[in-house]
Parts: sequence; structure tokens; C-alpha cells
Amino acid sequence: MIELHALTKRYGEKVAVDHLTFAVRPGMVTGFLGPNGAGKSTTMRMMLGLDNPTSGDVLIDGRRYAALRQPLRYIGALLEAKAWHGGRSAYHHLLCLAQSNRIPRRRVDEVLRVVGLTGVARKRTKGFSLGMGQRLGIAAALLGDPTILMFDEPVNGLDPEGIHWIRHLMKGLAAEGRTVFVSSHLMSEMALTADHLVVIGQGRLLADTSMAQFIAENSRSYVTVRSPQPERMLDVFNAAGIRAAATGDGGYEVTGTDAAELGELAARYRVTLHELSPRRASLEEAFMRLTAQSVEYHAAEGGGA
Ligand SMILES: Nc1ncnc2c1ncn2[C@@H]1O[C@H](COP(=O)(O)OP(=O)(O)OP(=O)(O)O)[C@@H](O)[C@H]1O
Repeated sequence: MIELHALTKRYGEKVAVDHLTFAVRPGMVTGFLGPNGAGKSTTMRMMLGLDNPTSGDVLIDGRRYAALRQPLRYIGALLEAKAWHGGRSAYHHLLCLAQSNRIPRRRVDEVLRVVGLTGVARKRTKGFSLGMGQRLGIAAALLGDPTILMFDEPVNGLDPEGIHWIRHLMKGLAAEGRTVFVSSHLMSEMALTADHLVVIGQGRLLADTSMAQFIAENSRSYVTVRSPQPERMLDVFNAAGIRAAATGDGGYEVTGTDAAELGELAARYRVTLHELSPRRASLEEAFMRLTAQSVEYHAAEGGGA
């Protein structure tokens, strides 16, 4: 369990993390979501004792990071890819880490097997692909057999096979009862992996909710309709107690019914339709709505030079 209490980090005038209070619980994958610059990496660095909070604190199983006697046994983290000495072999890299943290040598072979690097364990890491690098980073995170695992944007730059593997691994670790905390700026990725969701924007907490609840509240379905006889169409819908909202481009968004019912109504009253499309608001859209106020740099929309 990780607990944050009013965690705050300032860089001069800039408030990177602003009074964050939430808990990351064991036995599930918690997704940590926010647009670029939201403060995710800064928060994770403070959780690992790599940065000092300006105020507030983080407790790892009830204790500050600095008070943990063998921190790798409590918390393992994958922060950024390729943060190791390229001249060493994967085996040697992990062995050095194990020895300096009083972790038994047999764990090196175990974690190499878990991440699928046994076959290349004696090769220099300099020639590793991004995917192999991520696997080695994850092996290092698993070395101390920690109860808490933290991954910062672990699927960035990976191919579909690598992404699938990491997803599966994170779920497996959570199923073993571990606390798994993973950051991302992609809602669609989190929807496939996370059981719980913490969303931040400009350092502030925007949501702390179960994934199921977030999906139920945000994956609204509706039908887009278009007709050259809009008034007649709206009269027919109104008479049937169906609500339609203009989309501003000549179309209408209809909720509370489905495309089949609307098509049959239109046919019965001889209303011509030019479009009848069932739609589902994506979770990505819901995430963008939630964080819209907190995005640092908006791209100019539709503007010419
Ligand atoms: N060492 C630093 N000095 C000054 N400002 C910093 C420093 N580190 C981070 N920041 C600022 O704090 C804010 C949060 O940055 P952070 O890297 O934590 O965000 P993030 O959510 O991880 O973003 P990204 O998805 O882009 O990695 C940003 O505005 C960033 O510019």
C-alpha cells in the first residue's frame, strides 16, 4: 500500500505536484493518468525517495521510503528505459544490483526467466532493443521480490507483442496480491490494464475511481442522425418522446434509443434520413474532457497561419 498525504512539489514558482492525497491498494493494477507535464513522474520520484517533497508525505506500507531497511524488497520500479551500463551483460547488471542490495544470487536467474531474457543473459546490453531494455528494467524491478511495483509509461515505444506481454505481467503481479502502480497518458491503454484509476492534471487530483465506474459513467452511447427534413424528423421524434440535440453541423445526437428504433420510426412516417450511425463516446474523449482545463499547451484548433 502506498499512501500520499497532501504531497506537494514546487520548482520555484511552478507547482508540479499540488496537495495530492490518495492511496494505491494491493491486489490490483492502479493506473496513474494525466496529460504531459501533469506531474506523474515527479510524483513517482517522490514515492521512491528520489525527490524530496516541498510539503506533505508518502508512506510505503506505513513508513517513509528513507526508513525502509531494504527498499528493493518493498518497492521495485521501472522509471526510464536504458538506465544502465551498456558494456555489461544483463546477468552481470542484475548480479551487481542483487549483491549491493543483499539479494540472493538465485533471484537473478529467476527474474531473467520471468522476463524471458535467459537466452541473451550473457550478451552485452548495448545491443538490446527497446523491448529487451524494458524487460531488463522490469527484471531489475522484480529482483527484490517487492510487494509494490511501479512502472512509469512502460509501454512507450514497444511493439504490440511487447505491450501485450507487459499488460499480462502487470495483471499477474496484481493477482499475486501485489500493489501495481502504472503511469500512462493513454486512457485506452489503461482501460485494458487497470482496475483502479487515479487521474491528475497540473499536479492536482481530478479523479480517484474504479475503472468499472469510470467506464459506466463515461462510455455513453448515442446515435447520430441527419435528414434533409430536420423539422419533420424532430416532430416525429418528439411525438415518440425521443430527445435529439443539434450537433451544430446539421446533424443530431439522439440518446435513450437505438438506431433500429429510429430507422423504423423514420420509415413509418416517411422521413428521409441521410445518416443513421450508432456511436459510443470513447474513454479517451472522457479523459480529454476531464483534463481539458489542465492541459498546459493547447494546440490551436483549426486555425490557419
Ligand atoms: N527539475 C525540474 N525543474 C523544474 N521544473 C520541473 C522539473 N521537473 C519537472 N518539472 C515541471 O513539473 C511539471 C510536471 O512534470 P512531470 O515530468 O512530473 O510530468 P509528467 O506528468 O510525468 O509528464 P510527462 O508525461 O510529459 O512525462 C512540468 O511542468 C515540468 O516542466
